[in-house]
Amino acid sequence: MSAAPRDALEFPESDRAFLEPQLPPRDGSTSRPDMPFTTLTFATSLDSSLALSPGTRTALSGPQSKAMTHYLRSRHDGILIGVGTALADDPGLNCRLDGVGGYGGEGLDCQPRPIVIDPTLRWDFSDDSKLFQLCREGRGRGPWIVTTVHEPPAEKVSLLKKYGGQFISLNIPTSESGTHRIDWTQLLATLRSNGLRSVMIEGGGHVINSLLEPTYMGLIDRVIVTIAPTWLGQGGVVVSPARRFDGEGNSMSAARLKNVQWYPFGEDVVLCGQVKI
Ligand SMILES: NC(=O)C1=CN([C@@H]2O[C@H](COP(=O)(O)OP(=O)(O)OC[C@H]3O[C@@H](n4cnc5c(N)ncnc54)[C@H](OP(=O)(O)O)[C@@H]3O)[C@@H](O)[C@H]2O)C=CC1
Ligand SMILES: Nc1nc(O)c(N)c(N[C@@H]2O[C@H](COP(=O)(O)O)[C@@H](O)[C@H]2O)n1
Repeated sequence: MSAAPRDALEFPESDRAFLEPQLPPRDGSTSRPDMPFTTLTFATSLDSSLALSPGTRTALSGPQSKAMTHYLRSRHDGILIGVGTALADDPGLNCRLDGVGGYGGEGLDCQPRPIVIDPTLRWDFSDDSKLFQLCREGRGRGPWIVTTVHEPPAEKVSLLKKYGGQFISLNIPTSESGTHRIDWTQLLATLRSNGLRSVMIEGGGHVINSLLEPTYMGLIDRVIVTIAPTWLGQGGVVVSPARRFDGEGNSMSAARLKNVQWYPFGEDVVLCGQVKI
């Protein structure tokens, strides 16, 4: 057991009960055996922004909801982001709750596997990247990087390997605009076949908007959103999936939640629900 660092987060037992029905079952079971339990979770402003502008990191969660997010991290096998988030945030993507591995607990107990979607290997990670610093300190796992590149550079392969990570190569089609569109069904099935029973998808904007498209929204088991009492203003990274139309061509809402529950956490509120199909 390692000593818990002074910055370890606390998420009180009294706050855990409400979340339990929203979380992956502790026995690892899923409604679809070939798919992981999939949670979409992020923090947003009142004007649906994840960050002040593309390429910047913006703290939205207050201390209590941040601790909740880390509790979610402790309850999922994997935590997934897009390359835009990796570039903007240099994230840690570990769990910093008191009592988990590296924070007073054994080994890497309850540390999720970071997964980065990086179709063309834009993320120029190095030993100095936050994720790898945490690996060296025994406080996080090496990432899996999902890419279209079938032969990634040898030095990146060995760097990842050194930290227990890997590249996962998938065929990801390129759209007319030059960006890539992962097939979420294929990706999630691949993560399941690599042993992950649960995955939380944190963002950023492109990833969330894509996952909320009609083709993919049925893959989401739960949505857990922290809403912070602030407007970030125009120009932010916005969660706003493409508009949908009914059979007569009338516009309708892009997606809606059912079985909704709200919980206040300090100045924030946390919204939990299931996507209404
Ligand atoms: N408040 C919060 O909770 C969170 C905030 N953020 C913030 O979000 C911002 C980053 O968001 P954003 O710039 O939108 O980048 P993303 O993290 O959403 O990454 C987008 C990139 O992922 C790749 N990709 C592959 N397949 C898909 C697909 N099907 N759908 C979407 N992307 C795909 C593309 O790479 P390529 O272009 O190479 O093809 C795309 O450009 C940062 O500022 C970060 O701080 C992020 C997470 C949570
Ligand atoms: N829950 C939450 N609240 C915020 O205010 C945020 N900005 C984010 N961002 C997500 O968390 C990642 C950073 O994680 P580390 O603290 O570096 O481990 C970031 O990359 C986003 O995915 N989340």
